[in-house]
Amino acid sequence: METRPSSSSSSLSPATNLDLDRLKALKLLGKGATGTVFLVHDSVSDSSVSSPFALKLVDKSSSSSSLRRARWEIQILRRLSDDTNTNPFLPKLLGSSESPDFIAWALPYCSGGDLNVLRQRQNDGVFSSSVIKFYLTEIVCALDHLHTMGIAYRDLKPENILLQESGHVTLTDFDLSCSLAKPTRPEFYLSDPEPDPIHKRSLSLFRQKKKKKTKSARVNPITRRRLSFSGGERSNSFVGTDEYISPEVIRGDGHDFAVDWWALGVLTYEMMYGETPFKGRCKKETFRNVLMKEPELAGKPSDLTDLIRRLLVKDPVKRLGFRRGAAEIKEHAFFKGVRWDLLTEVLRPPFIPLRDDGELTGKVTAESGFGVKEYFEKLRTPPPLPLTHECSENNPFVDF
Ligand SMILES: Nc1ncnc2c1ncn2[C@@H]1O[C@H](COP(=O)(O)OP(=O)(O)OP(=O)(O)O)[C@@H](O)[C@H]1O
Repeated sequence: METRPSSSSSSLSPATNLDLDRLKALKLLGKGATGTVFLVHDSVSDSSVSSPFALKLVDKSSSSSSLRRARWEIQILRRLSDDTNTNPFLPKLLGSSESPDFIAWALPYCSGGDLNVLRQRQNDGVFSSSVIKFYLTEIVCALDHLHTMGIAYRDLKPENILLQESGHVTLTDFDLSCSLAKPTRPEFYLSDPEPDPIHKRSLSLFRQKKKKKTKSARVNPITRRRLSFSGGERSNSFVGTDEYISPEVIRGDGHDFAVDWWALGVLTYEMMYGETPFKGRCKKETFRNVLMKEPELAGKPSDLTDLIRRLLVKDPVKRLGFRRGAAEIKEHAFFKGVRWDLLTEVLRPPFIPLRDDGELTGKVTAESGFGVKEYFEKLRTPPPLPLTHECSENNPFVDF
């Protein structure tokens, strides 16, 4: 069986300026905090009928921070699509556009859904050690690649790990990532920059009752201050998803690439035990657990539990991966025997998505689907007002 990650057969390229009027949506793939994602095909070009792609759209009536994040994500994807920067476990930008109403960009379609859904479908909601090893190797490679480019991902969680048609992973959602200068000496990390006063208040901020209700923390990243997308070797932004957020981000100490290794520890724990290690009854308790509680590693100690323990070290300086990056993680006993240079050729993915969407796309004709612009127009149109006679409470004539 073919197990290499599939590259999109679409004729689009990162430089393609998408024409939204030509694109027809076959289905809604998902809605996030920032954007709406559709499976689309180009109704004019024949080639994309057989190879539809994912289109992410951000409505320009969204908040200015959403728009800033969308433009940032496109920038990152553009960098990842440069011939010298591609990686089999990271997406390639297929095209983008900005109109007065929308920011839109196209990505290869991942038909296998996300790792969270896949885990929940397993017996007891957990993966076996060999399945965990498979996914971790690919995720470590993707993070290694991003870090080498000076990008801290900062939003690792199962919902952001998509499965390609081949069963290999693709990391998605780069709007919370940031550029950090690669340190020339590890000692650089030992001296904290002058803490921003806003961050001194980060803990007290989350203690305050929030006026606005947020949606599920699992899907809604926290961004407490204006995002700084590029900077020095550390960032002070308060970003991430509650259960995956690292102690240094909560403390507002400034953070670096090690936040991704912390999140890798949380992810590995969740894949092994079916729940995250620090989840509390509320945000406050979760953050307290992240800062104070040691993860409970039930069962017989193993290389896998040892890996989790070393990744979930509260002090980033002592965390696995801090000093020498991904190399330290690759050397851990859990990965003994892994041929890191041959991942896409040697390892057979444990789950290959069923081709149910193939059926869908197989039936696609140039006319199939609905216009993405129309979708948003319908959302904006208010529902018709009820007729007076239907409103029995206030209608004095209703009994006549
Ligand atoms: N390339 C893709 N192929 C298939 N489905 C996708 C693809 N990209 C995104 N999706 C689906 O769309 C959903 C929303 O996408 P995404 O997470 O990128 O949006 P977002 O607005 O940035 O979300 P978040 O709230 O995490 O910031 C994802 O959970 C996933 O189910």
